[in-house]
Amino acid sequence: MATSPTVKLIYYAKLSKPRIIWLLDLAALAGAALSSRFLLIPLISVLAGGTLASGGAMIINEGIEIDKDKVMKRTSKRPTVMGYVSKKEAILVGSVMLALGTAIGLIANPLTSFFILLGGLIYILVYTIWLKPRTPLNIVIGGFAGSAAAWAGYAAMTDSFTIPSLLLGLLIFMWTPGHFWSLALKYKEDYSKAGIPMLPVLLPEKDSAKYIAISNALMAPFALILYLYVGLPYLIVTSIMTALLLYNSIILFRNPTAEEAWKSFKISAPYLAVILLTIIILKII
Ligand code: HEM
Ligand SMILES: CC(C)=CCC/C(C)=C/CC/C(C)=C/COP(=O)(O)OP(=O)(O)O
Repeated sequence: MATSPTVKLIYYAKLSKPRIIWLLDLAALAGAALSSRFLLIPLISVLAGGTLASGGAMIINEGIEIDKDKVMKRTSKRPTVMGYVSKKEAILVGSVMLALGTAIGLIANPLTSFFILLGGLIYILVYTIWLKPRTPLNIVIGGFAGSAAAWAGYAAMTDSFTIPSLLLGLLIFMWTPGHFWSLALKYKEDYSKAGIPMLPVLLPEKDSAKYIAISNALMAPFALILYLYVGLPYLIVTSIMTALLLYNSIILFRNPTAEEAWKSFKISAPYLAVILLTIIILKII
């Protein structure tokens, strides 16, 4: 029986991983705010284009990884795995969304469009196809996909790529390993079954927890340095948030269990969200 367009749309909405996209959009907003400029149409275009492109990239990823998603408990209920959206259809629809999002970015300027496309291509070509099945460093390089969202936001306001923009992107790049390895530590059996060489699959739990703590500690200076462009209130908020994150990382290091890793993962998005929101609020007022 043919699926109605409305139901199909719901499947694609699910596949676009909205639970993740909101933070990518916040990264683009923070990039825009960091520029201290406000241009409404370019801002709308980078948010609309970036959302479409990252949603499309996620859908392509799920089309490509349909066989792996089947094996992992966490991803086994996705519309692709359930047969509601085929591999070919997911890759086609995702590609159209990525292309459309990139085109919408042109309304701001070509540099914005370039960063939107860059984020999508790093995620699909570099992370999903090339690195993810091959090396435990997959998300260390793949992390640049998220950086591109911040760079697109800054470029939309300034048509440029300067030190503050670079630093915000590097913060997201440095935040990603701690964010993801803590999830991968909890789901290491899943990744092992799917034959994906995530760091926590290859290392004993204690070592994975150590690397999560180290990567969070290495991220700290990249969060703090942005006070040069945002001011003292930002430094105060970020110091408190980073101290909490590092405290949690020490607990994980001392007690490297899946439960502690999950707590570390669940803290990662709110940590970055508070930092990005602080930049946005302080640069707007
Ligand atoms: C290549 C880099 C990244 C990888 C491999 C990764 C991986 C993941 C995975 C596997 C999940 C769980 C998704 C699910 O079970 O449905 C997740 C959740 C999430 N990711 Fe990432 N992520 C990456 C980068 C990012 C970036 C750059 C952002 C935003 C700036 C982000 C924001 C989120 C958010 C908000 C969630 C939901 C968190 C929650 O449920 O508490 N991720 N990520
Ligand atoms: C500007 C722009 C378009 C940026 C795009 C950035 C982007 C799409 C980042 C994706 C990050 C992410 C959640 C990866 C999870 O993939 P996974 O395959 O490891 O997750 P899964 O196992 O849940 O499928």
